[in-house]
Amino acid sequence: MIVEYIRYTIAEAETGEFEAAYARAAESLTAAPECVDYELSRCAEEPSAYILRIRWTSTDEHLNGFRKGPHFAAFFAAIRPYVAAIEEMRHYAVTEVVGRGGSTPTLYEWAGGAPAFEKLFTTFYERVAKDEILAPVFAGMDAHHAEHVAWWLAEVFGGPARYSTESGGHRHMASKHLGRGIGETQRRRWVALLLETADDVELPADPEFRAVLAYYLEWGTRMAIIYSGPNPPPLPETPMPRWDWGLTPPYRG
Ligand code: HEM
Repeated sequence: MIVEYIRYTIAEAETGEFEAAYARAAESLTAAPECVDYELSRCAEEPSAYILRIRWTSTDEHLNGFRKGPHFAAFFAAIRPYVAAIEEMRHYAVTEVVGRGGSTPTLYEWAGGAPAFEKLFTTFYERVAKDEILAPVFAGMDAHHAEHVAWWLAEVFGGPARYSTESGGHRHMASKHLGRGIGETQRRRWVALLLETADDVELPADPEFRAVLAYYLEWGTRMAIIYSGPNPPPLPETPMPRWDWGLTPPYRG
């Protein structure tokens, strides 16, 4: 992924037509498979200054895919009158300094922080030990298992990085599933029992939070099946996954 910034200075009298031209050009961006997303911003302090930010799948796909592809002609026809007004047009690679601000609580905070995750998994694994389908799978479970899974989910949901720093991170978690031959029956029971436990320990019940929880559990348990199966992929060297609210932040009517 690469970010292209195009800065323009547009005379006051032309700003209306400029924005209308970009609204037309945007149809080509929407249709282009090389374009991830785009946004045109106007400077609040200096209204003649505009910045178009386009995220492309790669620089090469922008220059050799989009520019030589079927959508470029219509795009360029719309914005051609403004080419001379371009101050800068360059590609930027995103650094590791990326984050979210505090305007919306993290899933971790919304759930109730560390105590909520501890209670969820302590209660869950007490039930696992009595469950006819799951008990055999966890028969040789590490004494700290519930605590470690609590750290894992807390971190995935935006909490402190305890699993990464104290428990081996993504690679270690995946490795713990290797060779366990987890099947669909066990996976389903794991998800169902965890959601039932979430009700009983009174995790937030709002649909926004529960949708993300269910989304993560479906995703995570499929990974458990893949890594525990006969042909697991290489262990992940990537950072731990991070989940967020997505399209539905918490409802605070
Ligand atoms: C979202 C889904 C899942 C998450 C987040 C998860 C998380 C984890 C974590 C963090 C560990 C390593 C704990 C440590 O570092 O000590 C682990 C181990 C393990 N997981 Fe999962 N897991 C998931 C799904 C499953 C499923 C569906 C099963 C089986 C039904 C399963 C069975 C196991 C077993 C048997 C171990 C090793 C336990 C031990 O020896 O301590 N996991 N899991």
